[in-house]
Amino acid sequence: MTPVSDVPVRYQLIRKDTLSGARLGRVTTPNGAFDTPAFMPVGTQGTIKGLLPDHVAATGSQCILANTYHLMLRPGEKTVAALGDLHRFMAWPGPILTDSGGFQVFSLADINKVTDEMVVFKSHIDGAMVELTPKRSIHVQNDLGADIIMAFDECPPGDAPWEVQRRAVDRTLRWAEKCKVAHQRPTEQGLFGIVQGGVNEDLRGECAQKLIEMDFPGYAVGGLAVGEGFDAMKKVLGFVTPMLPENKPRYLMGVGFPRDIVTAVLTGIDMFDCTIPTRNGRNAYAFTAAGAIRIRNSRFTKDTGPIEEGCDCYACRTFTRGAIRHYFFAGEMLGPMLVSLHNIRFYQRLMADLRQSLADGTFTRFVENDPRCRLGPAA
Ligand SMILES: Cc1cccc2c(=O)nc(N)[nH]c12
Ligand SMILES: [Zn+2]
Repeated sequence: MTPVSDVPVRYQLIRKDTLSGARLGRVTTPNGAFDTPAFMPVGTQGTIKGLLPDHVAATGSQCILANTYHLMLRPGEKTVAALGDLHRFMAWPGPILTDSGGFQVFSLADINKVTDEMVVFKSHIDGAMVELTPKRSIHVQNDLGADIIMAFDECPPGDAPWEVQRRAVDRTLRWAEKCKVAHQRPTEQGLFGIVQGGVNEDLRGECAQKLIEMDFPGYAVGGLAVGEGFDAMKKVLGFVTPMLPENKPRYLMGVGFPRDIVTAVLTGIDMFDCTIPTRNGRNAYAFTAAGAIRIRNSRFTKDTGPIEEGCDCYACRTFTRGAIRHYFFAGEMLGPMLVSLHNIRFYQRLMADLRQSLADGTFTRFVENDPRCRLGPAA
């Protein structure tokens, strides 16, 4: 067992729900702690798009994300390191997590291929061919300086056949070993393993088991939220999450709508990241307990109310729906900024209420009664 002092990221289980796998916890990292279940806003290129760090903190966000793929291409990890590290670069003194880069290649780089050794892709910025290996991914994350870093994995599309998932699990396991060896700052940055295997219970079980034997400080469930569908995601989580160590953080990558998050919390997931609140905010879609509203809709032209009655965020305390609608039509930055801010606060208010219900033993009743727990993709 690794001595506790050498493990930079630790999980404290505070309370287990009696009727489900849900749990209340706290993750401590070298740059601060965060309460779980936690939602982590995504700051892809070193900024939560359109939001000032103080405003992000005011939403209740405690841990945020940045992406290795984007930052290694621009401005480069050595530049970020020369500027102090990600905490200084993003003006975020609290916990930061970076993804490992392979996943973003497949959603961003037009030319790309994966071999048993690496991912090769054409930079979406300058067209240069780039090689990303497990070792390079970890060294980039070591230079960026996040508190939690992710192993380099292969994530096939949700509908990939068993043989493709089999090869991805083999690569992901081999690469996980390489990441552990390459990690240059294991007492300062917690390296999480990522479970792959698609919707195949046999592959998921083998991948989880072998990663657990490698003794990572935390574990992520990858390969979901990639087109497999809600029912398939729920099924996979039902058998994978309970396999992951109870005394370590469990992170579901790239998820999701409030309904997805609540479903995953029920199985025992602690950490979430997703671009939905900020991406939808930039597209004028605002979350409300009654469902998403499109602020550009003409019915809001002279609406003097806040985005959502009862919301305590800066946008709802300060601006009318009519003014925010105008900002979108006028192409003003303030429109996307305000709705993104509201959406992040919407997510963090839900997470805080989920944590409170876990603390006072009313979680399953809360999930059954609160309409926010049923919010999925706009019907
Ligand atoms: C960001 C994200 C979303 C969804 C899935 C994944 C995944 O499987 N692996 C990585 N590294 N990242 C992911
Ligand atoms: Zn609001």
